[in-house]
Amino acid sequence: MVSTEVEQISTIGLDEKLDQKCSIDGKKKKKKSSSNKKTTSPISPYYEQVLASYPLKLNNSKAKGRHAVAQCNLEEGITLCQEQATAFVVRSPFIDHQCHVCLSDLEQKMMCSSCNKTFYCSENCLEKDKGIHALVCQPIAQTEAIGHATDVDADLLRLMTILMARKYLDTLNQEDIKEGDIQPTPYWCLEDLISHRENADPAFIKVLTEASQRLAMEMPNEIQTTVEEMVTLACRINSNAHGLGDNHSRNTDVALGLFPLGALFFNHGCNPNTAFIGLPNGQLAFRTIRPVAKDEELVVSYIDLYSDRDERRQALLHSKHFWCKCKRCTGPIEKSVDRFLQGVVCTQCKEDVYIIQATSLEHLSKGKRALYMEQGSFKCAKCGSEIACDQVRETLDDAKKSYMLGMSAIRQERNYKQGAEKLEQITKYNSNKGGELHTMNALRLNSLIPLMNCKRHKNDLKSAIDVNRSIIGLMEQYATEGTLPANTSEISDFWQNLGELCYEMATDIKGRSSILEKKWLKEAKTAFLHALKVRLVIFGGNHPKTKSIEKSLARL
Ligand SMILES: C[S@@+](CC[C@H](N)C(=O)[O-])C[C@H]1O[C@@H](n2cnc3c(N)ncnc32)[C@H](O)[C@@H]1O
Repeated sequence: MVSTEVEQISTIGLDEKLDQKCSIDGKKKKKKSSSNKKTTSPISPYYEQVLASYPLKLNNSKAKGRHAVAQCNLEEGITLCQEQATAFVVRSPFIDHQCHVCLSDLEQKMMCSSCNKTFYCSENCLEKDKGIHALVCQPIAQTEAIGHATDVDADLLRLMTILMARKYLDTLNQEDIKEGDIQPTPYWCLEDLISHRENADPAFIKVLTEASQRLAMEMPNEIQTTVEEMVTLACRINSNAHGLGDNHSRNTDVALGLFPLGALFFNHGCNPNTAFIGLPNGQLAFRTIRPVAKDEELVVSYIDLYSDRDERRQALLHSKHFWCKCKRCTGPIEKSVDRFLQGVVCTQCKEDVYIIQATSLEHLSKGKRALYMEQGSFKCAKCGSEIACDQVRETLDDAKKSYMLGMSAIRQERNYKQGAEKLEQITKYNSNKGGELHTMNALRLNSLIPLMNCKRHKNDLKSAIDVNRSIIGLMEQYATEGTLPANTSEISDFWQNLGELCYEMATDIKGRSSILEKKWLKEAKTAFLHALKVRLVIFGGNHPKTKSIEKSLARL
């Protein structure tokens, strides 16, 4: 899961930023990156100019397309790039919760009474939006009805409309790059983005075409364009848009924005060295989450890191329309952490798991998986002993069944006791038929998270704390044994959650045992300090996610 929460703007001067970024220690020299050698076409000077103050270099190679590499050795927690969205929309469920210009909470709502769909927090924001809103008010008033009639997401139609108005306004206002404030990335950069239109579902293109025709009829002449261009724009949005959170980072997905610079130069990697974080007013920042060597490619993850190779590739194929060729997805599975994520422990040596090869693009795109296609036997990655494929499948299928039963008890029946029982079976899964799930099997992590919530629901704080510790332990195991990142938003969330749980324990025990109260307060402090350490790397010191931990520590 990638985090896109909003933070307070960090206003470090550009020169100061560069100084901070390049670590003085040049000892960790790495081999020259091969990406430099395969350069194809040059990058537009605009991009070089607008990103000149950041410690990255822009490349274009056959193998990686456009991408960014570190200009020098970088420490973790360095801002690589900060961008103002070309445009963003507040998503429908939050439409009257956040300001459509600055994303702050709406205490007093100022609504456009013509479209009834645009909300501002202040006269100032309304004023800022006047030029663009005059062009989009009428089509925006119709996006919900058009979306409903054609089965196209109304938020997508709103974002398309605003982007088309942005395109028109950009043509009137062709200024050079301004010093100081970060300006929205101009519309023309968006036209450089991959659309993957050719890979989109034809049925989607059909409904999109119909929706675009209807939307075009509502548009003023200034922003009219061809239906073809509108469809391609929608595909570009689907392949490249980012979620944004509110300004306090309570909700993670209140808005959807287009950030062409980020989308053009940060490729995806399933073992990233960079994370993107949302900032206020529709900005996005890219920050290193571990040390990066000079010339190393800077990659972010678009998806959940803790799912197996087939699942990640399928998610990327489905949502972003590409076949992942990152290092983690192309390395031999028998040496990768990926074997553990769908791992069943070897019944002979008990030290490794049976190797299930990754599924090919051809099969995965048809919904087939190697796990179910293999006949014969699977081999242990360590001792080479074999087991019938059916036995491994049975172990995994039984565990999946318990997971589904647990989740349906929670979601459909709100039966947390039964849900917890089913999920606990997986966390301790040891089948007498085929084998045992590996500790790092993704199903275990996926079960521990709802299990912790069940315990919390039942007010069983002590068990919730134990499960929360197991989750952190597991994520740290992925980092140490599987070399996945140790600084992730998820890990910091679980440290924060652990701090809150321990604080609740201390509050509960208050007045009954001062020794126990002190013990739980101490544990809460330790957990919050861990959360703070990780948040400082990912979000930096000014982000509300970091400030919220400081507040929790001050309360102790
Ligand atoms: C946001 S763009 C990144 C910039 C891209 N390299 C370019 O030249 O436009 C994302 C696209 O880059 C390609 N891409 C990024 N990461 C990839 C990966 N790990 N494996 C294969 N293709 C990738 C895919 O085509 C994807 O749709």
